[in-house]
Amino acid sequence: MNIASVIVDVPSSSTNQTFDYCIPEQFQGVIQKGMRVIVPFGPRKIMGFVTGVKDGTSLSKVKDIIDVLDITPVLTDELLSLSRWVSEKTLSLSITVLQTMLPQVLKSQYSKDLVRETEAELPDELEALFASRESIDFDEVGKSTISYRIIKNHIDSGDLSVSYHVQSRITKKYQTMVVPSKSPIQLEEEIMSLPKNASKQKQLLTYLADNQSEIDKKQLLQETNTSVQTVKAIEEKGIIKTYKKEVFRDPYKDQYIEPTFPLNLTKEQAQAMEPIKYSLDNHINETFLLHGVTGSGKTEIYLQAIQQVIEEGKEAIVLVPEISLTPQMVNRFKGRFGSKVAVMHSGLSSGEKYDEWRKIHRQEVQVVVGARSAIFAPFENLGIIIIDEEHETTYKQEDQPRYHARDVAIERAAYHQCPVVLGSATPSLESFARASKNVYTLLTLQERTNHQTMPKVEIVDMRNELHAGNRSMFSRPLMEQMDERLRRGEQIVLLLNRRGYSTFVMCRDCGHVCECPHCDIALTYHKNTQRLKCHYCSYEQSVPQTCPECESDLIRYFGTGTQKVEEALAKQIPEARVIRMDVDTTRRKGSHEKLLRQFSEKKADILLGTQMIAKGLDFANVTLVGVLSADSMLHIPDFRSSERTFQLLTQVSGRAGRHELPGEVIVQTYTPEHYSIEFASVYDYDNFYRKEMAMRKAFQYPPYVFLGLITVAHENHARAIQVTQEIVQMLSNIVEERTTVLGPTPSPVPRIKDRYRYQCMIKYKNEPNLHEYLGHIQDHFSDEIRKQQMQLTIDMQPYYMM
Ligand SMILES: Nc1ncnc2c1ncn2[C@@H]1O[C@H](COP(=O)(O)OP(=O)(O)OP(=O)(O)O)[C@@H](O)[C@H]1O
Ligand SMILES: [Zn+2]
Ligand SMILES: [Zn+2]
Repeated sequence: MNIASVIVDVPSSSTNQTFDYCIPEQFQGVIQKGMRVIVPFGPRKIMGFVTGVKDGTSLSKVKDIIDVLDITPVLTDELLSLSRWVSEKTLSLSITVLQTMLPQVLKSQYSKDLVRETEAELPDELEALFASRESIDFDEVGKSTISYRIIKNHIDSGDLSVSYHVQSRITKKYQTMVVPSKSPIQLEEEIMSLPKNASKQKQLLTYLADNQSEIDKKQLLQETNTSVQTVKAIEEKGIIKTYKKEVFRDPYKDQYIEPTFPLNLTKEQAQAMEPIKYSLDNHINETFLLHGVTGSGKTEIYLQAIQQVIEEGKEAIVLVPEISLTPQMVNRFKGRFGSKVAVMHSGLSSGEKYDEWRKIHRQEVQVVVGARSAIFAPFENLGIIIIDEEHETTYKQEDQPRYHARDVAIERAAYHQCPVVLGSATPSLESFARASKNVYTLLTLQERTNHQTMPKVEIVDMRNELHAGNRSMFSRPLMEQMDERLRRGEQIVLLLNRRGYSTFVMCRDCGHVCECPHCDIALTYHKNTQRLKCHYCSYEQSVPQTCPECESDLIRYFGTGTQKVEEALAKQIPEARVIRMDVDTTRRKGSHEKLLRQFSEKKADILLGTQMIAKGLDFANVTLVGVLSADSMLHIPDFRSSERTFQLLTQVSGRAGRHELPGEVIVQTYTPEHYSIEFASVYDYDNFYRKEMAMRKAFQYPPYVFLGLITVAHENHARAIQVTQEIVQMLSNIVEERTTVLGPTPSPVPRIKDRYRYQCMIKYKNEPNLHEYLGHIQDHFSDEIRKQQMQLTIDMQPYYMM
């Protein structure tokens, strides 16, 4: 008797374990570890993952597996054990982790049907719904006015029953292929024997005789100018056969990508390459931190390391931040490795993502370039993992499971005994600290490959501008430089380090700000729709004509969004052609690429945007970068705000003067003396690192300590504080002496969706049992959580203190 251990698709703490199911006769030897199955669970049928198959005598209680969804396992043994590691580290449910590892379409959807069991008469409205059907979707019942009590009565009496279905969301795409079933000579004979008026058939057969191979039916019809009937007619004569062939959606198929070849490495690059190569040659599991200034040729090092991995028949994962997954970046990998590359990012449709995933699963590719979740690519023979821009916070998932791709990378590399390369011009403090302690191996590139000096950075003190009577958002030096570029036909990048819609509405008389009624946050003004919206709960309202507080009609819009800058540019430099890039203009699929293409084709003089333009772009004609407000990130109450400011300024400066033309950078600020602005302007990472480390030490923040953030969100305000207080108490009693437990403190946004939010923060150096303690806390409050009165989120090594 074979018993399967199954993790079921019921995300709750009470079902966070494996359940035993019998493998019925017909599935013996078919069902394996790592496959998805359908199992009965209470009254429902649900999807589950098989995590093990064992021999055993079944207790009579064990139910049978109903069906199996996969032909081959979708999760390898390695990924199954990795999932256990991730759920332990992030205190997440096993099912949530397993589903995170797979493309969206492999998650099942469930439907609930109401089934008619007897001939008994039902209330009129139900009779009308059923009409002549045996079963109806429960959704339809929900939309009607029929009360659940009536339905329940009929269920109890056995006239109706409820049944659950699992619907697979898999969408495979097929194309119809046409194959001649005869030789060319036989085809010629067939053509001769056709009646005179069958000219279409003749055309088609001639084409097939000339191109003796299978062909897509659609293409055949097009090229021979024939119709479906013609194909059908000759198929019936047995001259050709048609069959359906599965096709992979390839989002890049219509693009020609110029092939590239390995460059001769510069001396610095060669020096950095050597230890990586050594580690590859000897299958050493080692983590490298490649610290190279922007334009120093880090990508070429990645490419050549991957080349070696491919030649050894192994595989490579390359992670890049979502934002950098521009065609420019993707093309560099496709240009070198062609069809060996799969690409995974949020810009793909779910079908496309599934197809890219399957290329990896079927071992048709050896490289994946992707965003965070590509770290779970089902490769079985990994030779290297590369994380570009390793300091980027997008590598940390903000939702369950709250994993960091860097940690997962290091865990996978240990399993595969292969190196990890973390690359950045501005390494995270955590990584650089590890490199300083030789936990990681530090590799440094100090020069740009073209030996251009780094662009000169000028800091402009905006207070002086105000004093001199300049109230515009562009300083005098920036205006002068922009004019100059426009005259010379060169291009400009303007960074506004804020989202386009951060405008809020305030009364000038009493200072009243329009806030969301459900969250403690100002509503933001959307110019396109002329409405006020909440970012947290999507509440919407129109803009009030008069102040709701004092009835004044002096309503004003505050905040400088990209839209406002765009308007100011139009006013002050009307001749400049501007492309604006922010969340609003890049929402539609492909718009990001389109805007960048237009800019590279010099259809605009100025590229104005948010963070999304700071990274990875490489335009030869950009000689001026302007940062409109370097301080806006500094004032975010977050211990990483200086680090982020330094990183952003360095990154955006790196966009200028990457080719022959030298570049310049202008940074506008109200705090020119701040060390992150000062050190960024002279590209001094080492001194920034030293200064920032001293701050982190003084205030006890990472990398000196680890953090755990627990957030309680409760519908009852007093209870929110009480629960958090209890948690603080429970932890304080149990942790080591030098560990600090802080709280209860209101969250930065103290109320979201009518729930009050309080936090407890743990700062620790060594707490080997912390995950266990936190697990107990989750259990302790499981009642309230299950009743959905409260949410408890635990974020280990948090990036956003929300
Ligand atoms: N050995 C080399 N010889 C000549 N050119 C090179 C060499 N290595 C890289 N380059 C070129 O130098 C430019 C910068 O390199 P690359 O983009 O790889 O740098 P990077 O360090 O990844 O930069 P960033 O961090 O700004 O993205 C590219 O145009 C690249 O083709
Ligand atoms: Zn007012
Ligand atoms: Zn809200």
